[in-house]
Amino acid sequence: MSAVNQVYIAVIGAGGVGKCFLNQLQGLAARRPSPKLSLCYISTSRKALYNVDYSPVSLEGVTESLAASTQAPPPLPQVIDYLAAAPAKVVLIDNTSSQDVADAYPLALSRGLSIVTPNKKAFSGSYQLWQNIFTAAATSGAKVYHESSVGAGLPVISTLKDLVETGDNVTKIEGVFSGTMSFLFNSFAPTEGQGGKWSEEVKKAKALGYTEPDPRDDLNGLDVARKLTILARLAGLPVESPTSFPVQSLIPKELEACSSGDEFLDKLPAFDQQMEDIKAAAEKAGKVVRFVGSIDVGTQQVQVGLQQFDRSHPIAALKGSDNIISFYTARYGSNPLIIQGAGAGGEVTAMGVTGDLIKVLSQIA
Ligand SMILES: NC(=O)C1=CN([C@@H]2O[C@H](COP(=O)(O)OP(=O)(O)OC[C@H]3O[C@@H](n4cnc5c(N)ncnc54)[C@H](OP(=O)(O)O)[C@@H]3O)[C@@H](O)[C@H]2O)C=CC1
Ligand SMILES: N[C@@H](CC=O)C(=O)O
Ligand code: NA
Repeated sequence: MSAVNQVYIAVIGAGGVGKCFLNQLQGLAARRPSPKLSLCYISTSRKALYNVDYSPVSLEGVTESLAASTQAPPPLPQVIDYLAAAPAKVVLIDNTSSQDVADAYPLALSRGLSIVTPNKKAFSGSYQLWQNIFTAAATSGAKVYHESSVGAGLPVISTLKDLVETGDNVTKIEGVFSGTMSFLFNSFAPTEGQGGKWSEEVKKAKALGYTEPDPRDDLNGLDVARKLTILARLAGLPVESPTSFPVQSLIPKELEACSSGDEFLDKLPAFDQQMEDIKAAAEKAGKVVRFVGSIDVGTQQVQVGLQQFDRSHPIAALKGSDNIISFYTARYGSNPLIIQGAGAGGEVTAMGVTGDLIKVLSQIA
């Protein structure tokens, strides 16, 4: 029989976002005595911590315990079997950027496990995977939330869902959707002053935890394309994949064959001039260059790439890793609903994950 006052939490991924999430989970568990939150599984790609009898893994010092663990993660179907047999409801938190983990969501959901994740791969993979995920959730009643897959902790997905579900007509979504790209252009091509070297700013963005595990996934435009795929699908467009519309890559042609992110970062300084030329062309027109995306719902057009902006434009004036996302709808008319704030970083991303967990708990516990 299922215990009513307990929910098990399973966490896959303990990197930049995962570690912040674990801290936030510890705080949440301490603040909310009911339901009792117990960590029953945690893993990275090489280490795991769990007990076959589901006795809780202590949240105190958990990342250190995980690093010292000699348990290897079992194959995903086995992990799902273990979690589905738990004596209470389970929420699986995927803090990886793994396609393999994302591909296992339909199975996990069909076995009754709810899912919370900042991982974009499941929702921006094939349209078939998207359908399988939401069909599995609807059939089993398990929940799936992914607020941090767009705009980190900013309330982008919840806002779009509210607009659509309350019957507004969303006509266009546009803005800056990448914390990395925002940080890079705000510091490399600021509205005032000189700006830093492109390759050095890329290394800083990685060190600050803004980039994807491999920063080429940001620079090739695919991270923004994934976010637009997710938003377009939520707005009702059956976008097949993040490569089914025009996406501008900032990877120099000469570095497309690099075999690792580290090799790419080592070689990037030799190609700084390419970005300097793009910056100079905008300056010549009295403007600055920024990396933006847009979804025109009526014409079903999705685009990702560089655009020049007047220095006074709100997109040009962003700071740090800020995203700015404008929703044009029938109700809001010509003054769009605008969401702005940090769009990358461990704490703000984990906040979106923890917030989603709280929503799931209110529905399953
Ligand atoms: N960083 C940010 O600002 C934001 C990140 N996100 C998303 O959050 C997710 C996590 O990002 P971040 O924390 O920065 O990434 P990191 O690279 O710092 O961490 C990824 C973690 O996932 C683990 N992992 C990877 N593959 C697997 C696997 N197959 N099985 C088990 N564990 C695995 C890694 O383990 P190991 O080290 O052993 O490989 C590592 O612990 C990504 O999907 C990213 O797109 C979303 C919004 C903002
Ligand atoms: N690499 C991404 C992280 C959040 O999705 C970004 O820079 O926006
Ligand atoms: Na968000």
